[in-house]
Amino acid sequence: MNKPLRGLYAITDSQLLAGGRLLPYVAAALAGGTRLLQYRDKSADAARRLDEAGALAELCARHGAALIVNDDLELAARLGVGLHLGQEDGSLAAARARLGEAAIIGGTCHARLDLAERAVAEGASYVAFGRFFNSNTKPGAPAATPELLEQARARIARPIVAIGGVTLETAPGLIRRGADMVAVIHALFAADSAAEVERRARAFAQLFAT
Ligand SMILES: Cc1ncc(COP(=O)(O)OP(=O)(O)O)c(N)n1
Ligand SMILES: Cc1ncsc1CCOP(=O)(O)O
Ligand SMILES: [Mg+2]
Repeated sequence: MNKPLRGLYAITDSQLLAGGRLLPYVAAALAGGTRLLQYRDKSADAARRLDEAGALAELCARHGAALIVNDDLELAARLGVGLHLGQEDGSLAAARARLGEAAIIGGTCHARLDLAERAVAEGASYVAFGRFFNSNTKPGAPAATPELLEQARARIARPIVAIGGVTLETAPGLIRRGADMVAVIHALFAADSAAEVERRARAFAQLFAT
């Protein structure tokens, strides 16, 4: 059964999750209530990427969460999971045609409602705006203001994801303004233990409880 796209959207980071931390930290994030997980790995090691994404797909299935692969349509198709595409990553319409109606496919819209409208027309399941705050992971991403979320809410008939510098302190304002999901890397995974990741994930998830 399809679950609504609402809640914590965790994104992996190859540096933060190096040294054997990928699976235990992701398992902890899922135990804490992560609803969507994105596998974001920019390396060219296709075999490792397939192994890791396959292991994450199993973990997600165990926790009733959905896996999204960043950038890589072929890997998403091979595993039968979702996909996130940026503006330079290929066509959302082609991804929809390849992955089918049931797949979760998201598109980066930076701070632009016109990009979001186009993403919806091309078949996106959700639209992602941001970065909203200073981002440790992607400091150069185009900046968006939280007010954009209110405008998007009024115009875009798809779940809205907010990304970029999202922390336990900044997330509530984004959710209040209309974000259905917050996508988080650093504030979730830059942690000294899996137990701390689980505690943070639970706190993010709790923000959506009302
Ligand atoms: C949920 C979510 N939103 C935005 C992005 C950024 O995608 P993109 O602009 O393609 O940049 P990279 O992540 O590929 O560096 C994302 N990955 N996830
Ligand atoms: C991939 C991406 N796109 C816009 S900001 C960002 C990084 C988000 O990471 P963090 O939560 O560490 O700011
Ligand atoms: Mg991309």
